Amino acid sequence: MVEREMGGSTDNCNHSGDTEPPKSPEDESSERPEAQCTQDLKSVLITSVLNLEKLDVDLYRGTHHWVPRSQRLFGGQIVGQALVAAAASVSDNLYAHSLHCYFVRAGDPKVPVLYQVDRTRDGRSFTVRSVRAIQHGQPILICQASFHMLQPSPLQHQFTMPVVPQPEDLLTVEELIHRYLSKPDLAKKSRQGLNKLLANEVPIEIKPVHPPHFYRLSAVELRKLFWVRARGYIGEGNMKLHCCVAAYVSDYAFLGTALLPHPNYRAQFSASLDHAMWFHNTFRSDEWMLYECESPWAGGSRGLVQGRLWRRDGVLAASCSQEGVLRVKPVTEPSKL
Ligand SMILES: CCC(=O)SCCNC(=O)CCNC(=O)[C@H](O)C(C)(C)COP(=O)(O)OP(=O)(O)OC[C@H]1O[C@@H](n2cnc3c(N)ncnc32)[C@H](O)[C@@H]1OP(=O)(O)O
Repeated sequence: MVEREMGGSTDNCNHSGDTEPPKSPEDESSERPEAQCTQDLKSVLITSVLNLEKLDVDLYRGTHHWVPRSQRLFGGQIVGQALVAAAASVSDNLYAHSLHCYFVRAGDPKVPVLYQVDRTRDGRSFTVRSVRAIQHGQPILICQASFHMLQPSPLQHQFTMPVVPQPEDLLTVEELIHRYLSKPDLAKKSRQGLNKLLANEVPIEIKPVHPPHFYRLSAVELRKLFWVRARGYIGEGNMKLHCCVAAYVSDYAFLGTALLPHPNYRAQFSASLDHAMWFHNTFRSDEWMLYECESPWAGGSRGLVQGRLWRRDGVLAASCSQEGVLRVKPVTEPSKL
């Protein structure tokens, strides 16, 4: 299994120019003390979703865990699995610094996905892999991932993390849903929708910073901010794997950001068309990270979204961009939530 092949590397995905990786939060804080972590269930993301089966040289098979209501495969799962397959063929001193993907066909949840890796180039500093995710003999995703060795640089800067409440002071999506469900005047349709959401087995935990806005239940918030982490324990040590988990996480609820400026419309059909990601610094995907998402543009039945994943100590861990198709229709009834 790839997880084992990828094991053994240390948490140094630092591309900020330092050969000394910056301290990640787990080095200093005890957000999830080790004693507690060992009691936690291992994240299903590493035991199952991202634990690909090796079929042959550079050929892997991935299975599904959570499938969205659209009954097409979750884009983050396909990207995360493609990155696992790509990373398995690069040496331990190289770390993913970027990936660029196109979702060319809807993924079929009834069959597994094959990942075929092409070793595009091995350079002195950078190594590039191309991955085709295949179902029914046809590509559903094409992905290029680039890996870089740690290199020093005097150039270092980053934006500043938004000031937001800490995750300990916020409610999880599940807690918020229970709170909404306790409203006696909740519309039947909304109640059904929320119960379906509760039944989801999404392997990530989310704490919205602006809860009423998270599902567009009230006034317009143009920027989406939420704390996110993998459910269960992953542990430090394998930065390649944390990048794959972050790729999974980064697609969750991302495209919906483009609907925030348009509360009078809801998506009739939406699907991500492409997804790009850049990894900047070490992080742990099983510890809270702030996902800051915004949409600079929408038009022509498409929307562009951009996101930044922040470590809770304010270090920028990764940046993401995505364009998606958004076919909308006007909202006819006001929400009773
Ligand atoms: C959470 C976000 C995610 O994870 S989404 C999952 C990851 N992304 C994906 O699965 C997207 C994969 N890619 C695709 O499915 C295709 O490339 C998409 C985006 C649909 C583009 O396809 P397109 O070139 O339109 O394909 P198609 O001709 O097969 O049509 C697909 C369905 O869309 C419809 N469609 C097409 N054009 C229009 C239009 N102008 N107006 C209204 N509807 C249109 C087609 O009729 C077709 O519908 P149906 O499937 O037959 O019901």
